[in-house]
Amino acid sequence: MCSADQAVAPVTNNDHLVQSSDPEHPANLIPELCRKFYNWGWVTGTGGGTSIRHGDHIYIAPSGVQKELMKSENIFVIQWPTPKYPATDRNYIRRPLKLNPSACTPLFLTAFEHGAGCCIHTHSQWAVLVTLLVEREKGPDACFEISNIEQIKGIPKGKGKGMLGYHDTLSIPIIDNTAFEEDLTSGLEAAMNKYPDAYAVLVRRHGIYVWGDNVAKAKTQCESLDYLFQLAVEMHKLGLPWVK
Ligand SMILES: CSCCC(=O)C(=O)COP(=O)(O)O
Ligand SMILES: [Zn+2]
Repeated sequence: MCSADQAVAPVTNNDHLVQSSDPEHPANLIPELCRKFYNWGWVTGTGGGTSIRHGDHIYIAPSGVQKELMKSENIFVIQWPTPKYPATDRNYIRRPLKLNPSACTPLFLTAFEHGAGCCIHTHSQWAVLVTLLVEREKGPDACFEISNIEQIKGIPKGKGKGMLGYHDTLSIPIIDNTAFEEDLTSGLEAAMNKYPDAYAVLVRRHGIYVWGDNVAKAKTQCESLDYLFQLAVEMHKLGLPWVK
């Protein structure tokens, strides 16, 4: 016996959410950005990635894949807002078969809870080196600080406060690494609460999380920071101070 009431609803994986001819659509933009980030040494060896909020949908890349080869059909979608814990119970409305969502997902969601439109995680060697130099010089509750460099103007002072000026000091908090990426979440959240104006958090011996109001801002802020970290490493080699 099979009545209309008993009929099973057709299973849908909401493929339409990742099918768009618009190159600016998150399902197209994430693979495109990851290709760029791979070429810049930001997401080498499957580590790192990016996530975008698009209205009430969060677009998430798969975990442990060659990020430069990712396709739009590999992208996960979460309905936003989503329950906070546990990670497996998020409102996934699209899950590609045979893939797992990025281990960075709870960290990306933390950035979205703080109003971000895009969050980028890199394993840039410049970011890692800076955390090592600060570790050597300042101990556990460290911040990376630099002033009087033109590129500092590429970083916001805080939400609605404009950009840092040439004479301002840029401070990026540094949190300790953990054995598993998802266990960084509480440290990231604590750093965001302690430094509400920050748009980035360095992870010791690991990399950096950078977020922005939208994709362009997150990307350009991440580029500015990477430039400043590389410069800081070179300055350190020459014995030049980061803060005047
Ligand atoms: C060699 S990558 C180790 C895990 C990591 O740090 C990371 O960023 C992994 O991200 P994924 O999106 O691949 O889960
Ligand atoms: Zn990582």
